Amino acid sequence: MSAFEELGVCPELIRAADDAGWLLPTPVQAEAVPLILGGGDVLAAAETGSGKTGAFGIPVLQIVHEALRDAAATRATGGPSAATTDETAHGAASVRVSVDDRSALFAVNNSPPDLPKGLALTQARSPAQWAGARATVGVAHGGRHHFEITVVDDGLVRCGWSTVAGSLDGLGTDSHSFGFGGTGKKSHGGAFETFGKPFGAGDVVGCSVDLERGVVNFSINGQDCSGLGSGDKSGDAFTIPASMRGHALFPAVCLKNAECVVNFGHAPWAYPPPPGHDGVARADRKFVTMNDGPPRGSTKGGAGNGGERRRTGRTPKAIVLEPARDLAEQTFNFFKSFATNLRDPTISAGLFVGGTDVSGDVKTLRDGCDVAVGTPGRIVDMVESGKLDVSNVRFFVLDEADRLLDSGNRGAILKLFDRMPKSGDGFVRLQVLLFSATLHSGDIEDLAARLCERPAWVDLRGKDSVPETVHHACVVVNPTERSTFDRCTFEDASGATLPPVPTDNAHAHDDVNEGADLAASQSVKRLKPLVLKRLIDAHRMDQALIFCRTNFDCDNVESFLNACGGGRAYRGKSEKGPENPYSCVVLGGARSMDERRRNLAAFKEGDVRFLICTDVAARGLDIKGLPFVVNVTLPDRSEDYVHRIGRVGRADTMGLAISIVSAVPERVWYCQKKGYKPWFNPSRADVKEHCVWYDEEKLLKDVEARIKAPVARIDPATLALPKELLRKLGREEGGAGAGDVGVYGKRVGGELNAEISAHLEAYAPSVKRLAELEVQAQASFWRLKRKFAG
Ligand SMILES: Nc1ncnc2c1ncn2[C@@H]1O[C@H](COP(=O)(O)OP(=O)(O)OP(=O)(O)O)[C@@H](O)[C@H]1O
Repeated sequence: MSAFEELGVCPELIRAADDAGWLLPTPVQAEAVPLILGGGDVLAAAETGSGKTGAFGIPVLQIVHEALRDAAATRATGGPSAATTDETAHGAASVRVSVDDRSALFAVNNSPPDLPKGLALTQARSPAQWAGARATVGVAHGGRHHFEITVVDDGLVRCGWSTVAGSLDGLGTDSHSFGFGGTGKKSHGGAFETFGKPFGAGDVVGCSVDLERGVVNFSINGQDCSGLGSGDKSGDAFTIPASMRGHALFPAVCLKNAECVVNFGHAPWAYPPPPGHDGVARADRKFVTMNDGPPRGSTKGGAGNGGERRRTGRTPKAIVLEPARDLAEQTFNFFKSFATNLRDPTISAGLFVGGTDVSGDVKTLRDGCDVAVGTPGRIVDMVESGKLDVSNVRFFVLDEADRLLDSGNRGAILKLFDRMPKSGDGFVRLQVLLFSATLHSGDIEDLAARLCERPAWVDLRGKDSVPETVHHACVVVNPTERSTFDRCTFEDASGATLPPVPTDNAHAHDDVNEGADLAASQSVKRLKPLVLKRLIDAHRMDQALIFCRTNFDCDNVESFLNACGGGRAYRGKSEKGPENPYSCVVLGGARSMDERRRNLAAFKEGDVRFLICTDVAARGLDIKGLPFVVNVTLPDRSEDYVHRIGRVGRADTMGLAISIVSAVPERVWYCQKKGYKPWFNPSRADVKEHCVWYDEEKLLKDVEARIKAPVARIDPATLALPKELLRKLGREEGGAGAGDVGVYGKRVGGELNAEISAHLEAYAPSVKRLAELEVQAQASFWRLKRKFAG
C-alpha cells in the first residue's frame, strides 16, 4: 500500500502524484488530506514549500470527482431512491428539481432539513431577475400526471410544464412551455392571458398534464381553474399544440424574488390531484423521460441571468481564492495536471483573474468548470454579474488566507461565502479550508469563526513556519563607513565604468545642506544596487529571485542590472552574441498579466537569470531548485520575509536568502492615494506628504525574532559567507567548494547527512532484525523443499 493510499487517496490521484515524482506525502499532506477527505473544515499552517497546494488540492479533486460521478450515476438510474416500496412496484423514477437544468440564479435544495422528506425547496437568488428550473424527470407518450407547488412568500411565481428547449427564466414566454403565474395569468408562446385567479403566499398550485387528451391544467388550493378566465374552448388552460406532441414535458418552476416548495408526489399532497392523475414521481416508467440537461450549444433561456445559461450543467464545485494572479495560475495548473487521470467524468478547472478578457471566463464556465481558481476581485465580479454560479459549491478554499485578508478581501470573502449553500443537494455541507505558512492572527481567527464549523487545526510549525532548508544572511550597508564606499565603486573589476544607478526620486528636491540623514539615505539608494551586483559576482549567482519594495524600485534595479551586462534582458540561449550575466526581468503588480507570465516562464526556463519582484511574488511561487533569494530591501512585515525566503529551500532543496540592509534610515515612498504615482516626477509637497523613513535595522531585528535565529552577517568588504554559515553548510572556509553555489538548490551537506544519520540509527536495529528473519525464512523454505523433494 502506497503512503498516499494510506491517506485514502484514490488510485488516479496517486498516479498523478507518482507522475509528479511525489513518492511520499509531505507532513502537511499527511495530516490535512485525511481530515479534508473526512469532510471537515481545516486550517493548515505549514512552512513555505511544504506542499500545501497538494494538501488541499488532492482531496478537493477527489471529492469533487466523487460528487460528479455520483450525480452522473443518479441521472442514469433516475436518482437515489426516495421512492417508496409502492413506487418501486410501479417502476416509477425518483424526481427532483434538477440542479443541472436550472438558471444560475436559481437555488435548489432537494432535501431541506426542516421540511418533510420528498419536498424540494426552491428559491430565486436575485430579487430583480426571473430564474427557473425543470425537474429531473419528464413525461411523454401518455398518462395523466401532476405536481404541486406551495408558495412560501410574496415574490413572483410561475409554474407549469416545459420541454428541454423551453426558456428556464421565462416559463411560458416561448412556444416550448406553458406557465401559470401568481398574477392570475397563463402564458404560452409569449402570450399572457387572464386565467383562473391570482395566487400568492401560502397558496398551493396544482399543475397537471393529461397526455391522453393533450391538455394542461392548473388548480389553486384544490379548486380546478379550468373554466375560470380565458381557457380554451374546452375550458382547459392549454391544448398541447401539434408541434409539441411527442416531446417530453418536464415540471417547471420560474421565480422572481420568491421561494416555493415543490412536491412531485413523493410526499403527501396538500390537495388531491384531479381524478385519474397521479404524481410525476409515480408515473409509469413507460411514460418517463430523464432530463439530461439543456441541449449542448443551446443559448435559449439565459436572458434573465445575465445572458448566460449553463450548457453543460457543470457549475463549480470548488472555489479556490488566491491573493495574486500568478499564484492563481500556478494553483490552476496544479488542478489541471492532477486531474488528468480522473475519468467518467473528467474534471475541468478554470482560471479567473483580473486583467484578462471576461469573455474567456464566460466560455470556460459555459463549457463546464468544476474547480474555479482565481483572485477575489474577478471571482466576485463573475458571481455578482450572474455568470459564475456558486450554488453548487462544496469547497471554499482560501490559499494564503492571511494575505487575502491583508489585501483587503475580507468583504469579498464573506460576500462569496454568503452566496454559497451551507448544506444541500447531494452533499453534507460546505467545507471551508484556510491555508498559509503564516496563519496565526486575530483576523484569521475571526474569519475562521465566521466561515468554519469546528475546524481542525493542522499546525505543523506553529507561528514561525520557516523551513530549515533555508539559510539566512545579510550585508549591512553603511554609507557613512569608508569601507562600504570603497568597495562600491562605479567601476567594474576591469576598470570599466558602470552604468548610472537610478534611484526612486525620494530626494529629488533635497538641498545639499539639508542634513546628513538625507545624504545617507540617498547614498544607500545608490549603494544597494552596487552591492547587489557585487553579491551576484561574488557568489557566482546564476539564478536568483530579487525582491524590491516597490514596482518603481523593481524597474530601477532591472534597468541597472541589464545595463551592467550590456543591455539585453534575455540571456538568449538560442541567440548568438555574448550572454548578459545580469539578465533580468520583472514580476510585479504593475506589469500586465501577459508580461508577468512571459517573464516568469523566461526565468523558469533559464532564458533570463534574475527575476526582480515585489511582494506579489513572495507567496506561493514554486520555482524548482531555486538557489538564492536576495532582498534589496527588507519587507516591512516579518511574515512577508518568511514568504519571500520560502521561494528557496523548497521540496527538500537548500537555499540561501541574503538581505541587503541599510544601517541608516532611508526615506522611501509610501503613497496611499490610489493610482497616484508621484515618484516619477515629484514635487516638494509630494515628497513631504508621501514619504516615510524606513528603518531596516529594526526590521532585521523583527525578522530575527520571527525566525528565532540570528541572521548571519556577511562582511561588506569581501562578501564572503561567514564561518558559522559555511560550517552549517558543511563547507570549510576557504576549502574546496566554499561559497560554491552548487551547495544550494540541491539538498546536500551536513544537515541532511545528520538527519539521515539520525533516521538510519533509529531504524538500524529493526532493519537488522528483518534481514535476519528473511535469512531464516529462506533457509527454512529450502530445508522444507529439500525434505519434500527427497
Ligand atoms: N509529496 C510531495 N513530494 C515531493 N514533492 C512535493 C510533494 N508535495 C509537493 N511537492 C513539491 O514541493 C514544491 C512546493 O509545493 P507547494 O507549492 O505546494 O508548497 P507550499 O507549501 O504551497 O508553498 P508556499 O507556502 O510557498 O505557497 C512543489 O514543487 C511541489 O511540486
